[in-house]
Amino acid sequence: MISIPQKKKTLHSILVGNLTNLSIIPPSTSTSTSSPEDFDFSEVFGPLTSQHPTSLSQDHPDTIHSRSHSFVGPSPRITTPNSHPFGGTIFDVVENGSQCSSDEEEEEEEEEEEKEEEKVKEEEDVEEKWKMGPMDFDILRVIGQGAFGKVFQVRKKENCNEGDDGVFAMKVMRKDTIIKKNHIDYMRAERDILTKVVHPFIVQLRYSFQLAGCQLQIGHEQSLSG
Ligand SMILES: Nc1ncnc2c1ncn2[C@@H]1O[C@H](COP(=O)(O)OP(=O)(O)OP(=O)(O)O)[C@@H](O)[C@H]1O
Repeated sequence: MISIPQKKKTLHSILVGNLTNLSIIPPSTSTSTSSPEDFDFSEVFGPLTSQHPTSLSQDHPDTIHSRSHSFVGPSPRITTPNSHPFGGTIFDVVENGSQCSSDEEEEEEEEEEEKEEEKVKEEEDVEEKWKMGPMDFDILRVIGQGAFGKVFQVRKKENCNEGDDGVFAMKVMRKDTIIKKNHIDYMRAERDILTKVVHPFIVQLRYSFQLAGCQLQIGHEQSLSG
């Protein structure tokens, strides 16, 4: 009776002996009886000899490369123009793509131009406002009284547009009252909003000045009769 450790030892020594006898037979000395047809993958990788008339060996790197790139394997990076499956060429796709981006670029340019024009217009408006002053208006009469000051009907002295009588409403607010009532932010917000909003029911602020501790805001006079 052989004990289990002894049995293991015997099996191990047999295994070691077999592995030691193992050797890799080089291709030239191979005695394999397999015919070359067994390894002929010409249906998959293309004919062997037709692509290599120079009779390179089957194991030659050029042969392997060429065969592996004949029908299968990675697609070539550059295709011929007519081989594009969608009728056009790969270059058309690129061109169309670039055309798309150029269209987008044109739109962007147009948008930028529009923005630029708006900016210039705003700057012109600001310049006009800077050129203007309270002295450019004649005070006609008082038309109202608000929490922060009086509202006067005024007329612009010069540069009235045709069809425009140049009559405006000028709101004069005392700065110290605004500060005392802690309404600075409110006033600023009102000024910014009224400058930008264009609506038939909202008086657009056209000019804004500061004079002798007063904030002057001028917009078109609205008549209640319409
Ligand atoms: N553009 C205008 N055209 C004609 N009248 C105006 C114009 N702006 C103001 N008024 C008159 O002046 C009055 C006072 O206006 P103001 O804007 O100073 O105060 P308010 O808006 O009435 O209230 P608050 O002082 O709380 O803002 C108005 O009630 C109105 O009669």
